[in-house]
Formats: sequence, C-alpha cells, structure tokens
Amino acid sequence: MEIVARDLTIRLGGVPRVDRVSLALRPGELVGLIGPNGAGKTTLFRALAGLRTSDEGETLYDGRPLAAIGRRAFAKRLAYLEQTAEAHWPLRVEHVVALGRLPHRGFGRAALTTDAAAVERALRAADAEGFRGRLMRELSGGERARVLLARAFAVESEWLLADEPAAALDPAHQLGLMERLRAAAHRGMGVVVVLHDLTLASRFCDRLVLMAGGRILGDGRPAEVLTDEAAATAYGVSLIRAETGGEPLVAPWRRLAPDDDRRTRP
Ligand SMILES: Nc1ncnc2c1ncn2[C@@H]1O[C@H](COP(=O)(O)OP(=O)(O)OP(=O)(O)O)[C@@H](O)[C@H]1O
Repeated sequence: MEIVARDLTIRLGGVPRVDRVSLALRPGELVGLIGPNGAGKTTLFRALAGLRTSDEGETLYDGRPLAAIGRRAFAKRLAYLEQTAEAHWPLRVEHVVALGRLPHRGFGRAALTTDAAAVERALRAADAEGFRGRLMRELSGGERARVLLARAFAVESEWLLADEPAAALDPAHQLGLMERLRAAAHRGMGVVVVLHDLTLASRFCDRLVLMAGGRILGDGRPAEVLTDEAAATAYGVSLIRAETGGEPLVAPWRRLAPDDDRRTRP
C-alpha cells in the first residue's frame, strides 16, 4: 500500500501546524521523520494514520481515501505507536500486547492460535518476554515503551508508524530497535519513525523527511537531507561527522545561537 499526502494543511488554534505538506511513502524503506520540537511531526503522523482530518488536502492509500478502505480493514494494515502512550493500566503485559490483535478478531472473540503466535513474536521482537506476566504500571518507562512497541508489532500490519519509539530506550535497545525496523522495512514493510536522535536517524534510515514550522525542509537520503545548512536552519545546531566501518556517524555538536529561540519559530 502506498501512502500519499497531497497538500495537507492542518490548523490548530488557528495556526497551520502542518502547512501544505506533500509526501509519498512506499513500503520497503525505513523512513525517519525528523525535526525540532513543535515542527508538526506528530500532527502529520496522526493525519497519515487516519486519526485526524486535515483542513485542506488529502491522504490517499493506494489512491483511495480511508473511508473507502474502512476503519477495521485499515487498522489491520497500519499500526500506529503514539508518542506519549501512557500505560498505567492494571493490565498484565501479555494482555496489553494481545490488544494489538484486536483489529483481527474484534472485541469478545476468543483468542485464536494465530493471535497467540503473533503475540509471542511481538514480545520477542521488542525484547519484552521477560516481563510478560507483570503489571504495566509496575514497569519502568523504557520497559513500558518496549511493551507498547510489542503491541504495535503484534498487529503484524504492512505499515508501522512509530512516534519516537527510541526515546525511552537504553543504547542496546535503541540499536536493536533500529536494526529490527530496518530489517522489517527491507523485507517489504512500510516503516516510518519519528526520531530526535540524529545519529540513529542518519545511520539507519534509508530516507529522512525533515520538518520545521509545519513544512518539509528536506526529503531524501540522509546525507542529502541532514546537511550543515539544514541542521542550522531546522535545529539551530552544528553537526560533527565521521565514518566508521563504512557507516556514517553524525552527531549534533553545538548550538549556533544559544539565546536564539529559532527552533520554535516557523
Ligand atoms: N490541540 C492543539 N491546539 C493548538 N496547538 C497545538 C495543539 N496540538 C499541537 N499544537 C501545536 O502544534 C505544533 C506541532 O505539534 P506536534 O505535536 O505536531 O509537534 P512535533 O513535531 O511532534 O513536536 P515534538 O518533537 O515536540 O514531539 C506545536 O507547536 C504544538 O504546540
């Protein structure tokens, strides 16, 4: 399924927070959506995931609007992992992950063997098997993040849109996550991930989409998008670069104008 956004504009509080954005997303590549706080990434993501409407423009899925696909069918095809999913429910981890199977079987239907197998795969993929029997509210922030990732994996959808899935993870789990997402994309899944970590983004993503002030400033291969100029304009930072083992290493280094609040301005 190809996802195409055409001239999307979304106004919040009267201000265009997503401003005439056009974007074509295809399965098979790991896409990183990057940009400073307030750039409009989550707002755009929610529109792509069918969770909010746009004021102007449209989003098409294989050329069709979401209404033509139907919510239930769409929920099987696209999993969305929210940025600030709070999960202090009195629920055990394996039950939370099993919620990812709801689009497949609906409420009240007995779990099928296929669902159980998908839950197992998801728990393993997110390295959350170790706390499967524990209560969500008794987990650490990073552990909870891994469970919510497992719930998104459990959908076994053709698309995954994950909003900052790496933010709460320790380095080993961040690397594991990025390797897994890249492998899934290269096997043919559609994966778009919001990242603030430019080192992970430039190393693992096949394509970066850089947003600032509701607009897309760059869209292409990481080296083309994450230029010194783009980092200065979007984030107000300089970058350092190196290469190790044939892979690029990019890291933010200095704020260019510490007292300048440019990052929140369009
Ligand atoms: N309900 C709302 N009403 C008014 N403004 C809003 C609303 N929701 C979000 N905004 C504003 O829209 C802008 C874009 O928000 P969004 O959450 O899409 O940014 P983001 O790029 O995901 O940021 P972050 O990196 O901080 O998560 C922000 O300036 C935010 O304050």
